[in-house]
Amino acid sequence: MSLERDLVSPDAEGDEQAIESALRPKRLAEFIGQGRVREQLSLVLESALRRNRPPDHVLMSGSPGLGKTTLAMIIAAELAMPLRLTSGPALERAGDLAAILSTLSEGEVLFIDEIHRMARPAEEMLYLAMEDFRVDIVVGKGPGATAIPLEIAPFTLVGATTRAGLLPAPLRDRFGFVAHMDFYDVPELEQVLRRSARLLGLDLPDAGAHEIARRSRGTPRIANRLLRRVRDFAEVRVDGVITRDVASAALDLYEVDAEGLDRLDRAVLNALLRKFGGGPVGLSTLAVAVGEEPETVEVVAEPFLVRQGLIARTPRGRVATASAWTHLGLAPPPDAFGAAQPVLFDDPPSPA
Ligand SMILES: Nc1ncnc2c1ncn2[C@@H]1O[C@H](COP(=O)(O)OP(=O)(O)OP(=O)(O)O)[C@@H](O)[C@H]1O
Repeated sequence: MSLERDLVSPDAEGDEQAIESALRPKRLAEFIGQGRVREQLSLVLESALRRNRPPDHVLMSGSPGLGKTTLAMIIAAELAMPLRLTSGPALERAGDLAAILSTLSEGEVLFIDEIHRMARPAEEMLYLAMEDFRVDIVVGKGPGATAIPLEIAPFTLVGATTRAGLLPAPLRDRFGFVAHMDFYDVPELEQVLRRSARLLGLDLPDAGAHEIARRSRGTPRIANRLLRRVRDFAEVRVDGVITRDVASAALDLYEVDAEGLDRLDRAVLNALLRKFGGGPVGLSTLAVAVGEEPETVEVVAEPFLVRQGLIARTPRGRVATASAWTHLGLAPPPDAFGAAQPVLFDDPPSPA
């Protein structure tokens, strides 16, 4: 029985979340792409297993959907240790973190997603926990307050962030291994899709996989999501086989263009070109123009648009490149590229 039919039981019907998590690779050997990260991580884990000690703390940075949560689960599985999951926004007070740390068992893997969004007091508690496996519980208030040290079991912290630049240096420096997750190339996404199609019992010839892969914004989560939408189309409109033409027609219907740009990407490009003459324009102004939060534009749309060479981040704001004008079929104004050449930042400040 295919995984999907397994999952589409009465209580799981239509549960896309359940399908997404069932599609996660479970072991490092099954994890596709990110060759360098995989090799480095396997050394870190292997050496820890040989020494019979928890490995160094691991920080993973990269755009949403590149596999950070999946890798955290794999780390725990490879170490044969339990995994505790939480996220930065859930750790509002130091006590929230203390409650978790004090109940960890030896060697347990603690995954903190969106670690850059953790509140300051929790962050400070984490420094000590990461370094000395100890937390200071403060009892009382004002001048009478006392810190009671509490030993905690040695554990491995796995932090994930979409915005490594926002992590304070003292926190970043306490991670022994930092993995930078990059966008996936088309052949890697084809492998992700073929694997998912096999698990879901779908008929996906190579040309169909290629068409979906090249429109997946370099992101496995998007590849899997598009696969499900193309499957709907293939099952309802044709015979279920996901040929290149079927994939192409389905993705056109869902407004994913030939380069993989979706509605938000195109809205950002359209605003930048049509409203601001190609920029430079500040992030917040651009976000208001597309009706989104600046963080959504910065974290979700921008990295891919920059990677595709459609926009550049400069000290004066966002600027469209010549390819952006071509992509939207527009002619740039005569002075569009007269401004100083963009200076690219790896992790620029967010100009208001
Ligand atoms: N290397 C990979 N090989 C196969 N599938 C993958 C891979 N990486 C991610 N996936 C798939 O993509 C989906 C999203 O991955 P995951 O949730 O780990 O991303 P993430 O980086 O943690 O995203 P976010 O930051 O948004 O939480 C998962 O369902 C998983 O099936």
